[in-house]
Amino acid sequence: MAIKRSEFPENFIFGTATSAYQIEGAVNEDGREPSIWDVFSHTPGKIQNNENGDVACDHYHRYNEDVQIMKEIGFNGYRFSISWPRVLFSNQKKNQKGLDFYNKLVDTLLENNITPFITLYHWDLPYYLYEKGGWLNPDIALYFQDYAALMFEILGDRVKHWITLNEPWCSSYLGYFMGKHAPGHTNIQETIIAAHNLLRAHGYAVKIFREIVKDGIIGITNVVSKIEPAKESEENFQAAILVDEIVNGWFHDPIIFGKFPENAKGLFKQLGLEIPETDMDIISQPIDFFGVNYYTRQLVEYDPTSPYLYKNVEGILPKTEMGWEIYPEGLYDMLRKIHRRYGLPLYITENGMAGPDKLQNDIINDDYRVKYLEKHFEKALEAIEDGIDLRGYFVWSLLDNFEWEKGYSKRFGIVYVDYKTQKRYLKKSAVWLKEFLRK
Ligand SMILES: OC[C@H]1NNC[C@@H](O)[C@@H]1O
Repeated sequence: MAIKRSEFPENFIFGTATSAYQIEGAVNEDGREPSIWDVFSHTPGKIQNNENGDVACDHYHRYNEDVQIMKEIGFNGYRFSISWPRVLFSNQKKNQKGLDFYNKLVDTLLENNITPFITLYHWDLPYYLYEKGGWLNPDIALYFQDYAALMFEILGDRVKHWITLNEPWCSSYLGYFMGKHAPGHTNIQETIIAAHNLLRAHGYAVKIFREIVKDGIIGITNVVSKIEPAKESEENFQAAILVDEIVNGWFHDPIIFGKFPENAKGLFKQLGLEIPETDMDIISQPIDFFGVNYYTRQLVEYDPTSPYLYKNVEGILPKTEMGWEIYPEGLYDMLRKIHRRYGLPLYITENGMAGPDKLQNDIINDDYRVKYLEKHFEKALEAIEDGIDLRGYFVWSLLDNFEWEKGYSKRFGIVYVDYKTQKRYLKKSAVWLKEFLRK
């Protein structure tokens, strides 16, 4: 029996999500200053096909058309991020033209009965702050607080749902340890410091939010993978617990319990790493929800030859174009785990897949994405029926867009973008969603 929208709570938010650098383009327009992703994407060899976000989906100019597409599909929520270097100059003066873009976007969403959910930071750190140390400089929390306060003051009268950071694990591990993301460092000690300053910035923003937007809610979005032992053994179970603490617990526990998870902390200390723990009181200020970005599981095995005592193992399930196993069961498991451990309301702030989408005679037959969404919707509904306080689900993503180090090679959109013409085409999955959201 196909799942129906009417099986979800009446006030459940079904939305879609994007981020500024991945869709806006107009990187040199109206005074926008460079971010670390502008510099990183223009560094030869960093991005597949040496692509960048200079034009992307040209959303800066086409936002009205894109909102109309959301309206046509029937979404009642839209999660997007603010481009920090578009709204604040390096001299700390506000960029009114940049702010006006977001004012117009918010007003257009509200006119179309679409609730805006704003992410303050989705990785595009102003480059001048990187030159001051970026996420390695403790002062970054104060810069972030000033930026957050500006956005709360400008948009807080109309926007009541806020997310401080998107996926601090990615900002720290992909940006400072694996070198795959901006700023492209490869230092585990820096990674730990950056993670701590990201959490501090989160806390400083929450603190000022309570003073400015008294009738709004604020949370943080983490990417969560279901960590499982590749083969059942005591050692592999222990490895899974450790990895779950490193990738998931490290960015949830401090916010709720005011401390880092013990096993992971013990491992890092054994490796001689400094674990900064200042401002845990600010980091652990109460928040209103966790955003959960879910894509797949991560299979691990104990590996005594690794300094981190584990290795990743390739799974056997069908995979998306990103090489990620399709594993909807993991969504249910992680919603239940996070809800039970931390007791907060949850939003699925991202879920979706990159597919081998081909435009043929103006049609994109992405049946695989329809099936993917249906299976994950079913798990979300199962979680709600089991008493988990899940309040919304945002499809990643509205449009095909700049998939970071993969450039434009991976299409996550339910709407196909022909980057040569910037024409938008509803994929079969968007048509399916349109019908689903009406039942
Ligand atoms: O990889 C797909 C998505 N994952 N979460 C963060 C987004 O910016 C990515 O495009």
